[in-house]
Amino acid sequence: MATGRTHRPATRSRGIPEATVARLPLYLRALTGLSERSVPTVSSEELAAAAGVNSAKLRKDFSYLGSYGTRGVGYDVEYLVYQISRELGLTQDWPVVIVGIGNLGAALANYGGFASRGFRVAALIDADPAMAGRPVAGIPVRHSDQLEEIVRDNGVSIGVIATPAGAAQQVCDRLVAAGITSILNFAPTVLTVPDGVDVRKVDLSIELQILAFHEQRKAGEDVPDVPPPPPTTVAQDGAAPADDEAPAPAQAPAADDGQAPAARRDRKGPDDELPAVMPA
Ligand SMILES: NC(=O)c1ccc[n+]([C@@H]2O[C@H](COP(=O)([O-])OP(=O)(O)OC[C@H]3O[C@@H](n4cnc5c(N)ncnc54)[C@H](O)[C@@H]3O)[C@@H](O)[C@H]2O)c1
Repeated sequence: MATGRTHRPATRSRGIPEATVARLPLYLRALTGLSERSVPTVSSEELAAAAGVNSAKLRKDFSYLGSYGTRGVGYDVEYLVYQISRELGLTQDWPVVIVGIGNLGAALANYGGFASRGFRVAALIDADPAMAGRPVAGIPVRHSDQLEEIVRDNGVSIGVIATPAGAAQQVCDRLVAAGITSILNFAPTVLTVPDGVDVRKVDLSIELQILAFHEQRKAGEDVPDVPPPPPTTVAQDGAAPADDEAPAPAQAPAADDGQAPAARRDRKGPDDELPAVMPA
């Protein structure tokens, strides 16, 4: 058994590193914007700036796709949209179920960005009998008693969990037993899943806490170059800090992806993976 992270090797079987995979949606979003404005070609520098990454890293990423651009012309926008979409598996339809249709689940159901990216909401599921049959975003909510049947009948492989944290593991177990192999978890809890099941988690409060950390620094605290040793207080989660959890240095060495060091640190989640944050 493994816990709530993306259970993939660092390098996928087709030789594309996981970090590159995590940047492909950023390129795709920037390229889609260019495509909508009928821009035919784009240089690596322009595209890198639009995607918020370093241009050398972008060229390296695209080399994994076999896309090298044309000197003096750049990359063909439409072809790159196709190539990245294909690589991400977006050229096929992905039926998705959302479990937990409260405030968040209903907002997700109403989010138009799923369908436009090929993620069709096949069903909305909730445990509250009073919600059964009630339409949300035009889709009638189904009772969770039918979860297994819904997953099977719709050939669903991606489940979104938007239940309270206390229900999330049980919902996850049922989704996995029903055949789901990818889970997007919004509940603030770490899920345990068998090998072969991918879990991505979204936690906006963690992002806000990281922003609060930087706001505090911007507020003019005089942070020394070499911070003092951590005080012997108890960490927020109640656990004493581990020996290897040294505080981030005030001046981190230059990032190899060309981003500001703080920005690069911030993109790591608490379990050292890139947090999955919904595209705006
Ligand atoms: N990740 C984020 O950034 C983020 C942001 C907001 C909320 N959340 C989390 O999302 C979850 C939902 O938040 P909310 O405000 O929509 O809560 P909510 O109380 O409005 O909705 C929860 C829904 O889940 C249903 N539910 C409970 N147990 C269930 C089960 N076993 N099977 C199916 N449905 C079940 C309830 O009937 C309810 O409709 C919470 O865990 C919350 O902490 C995460």
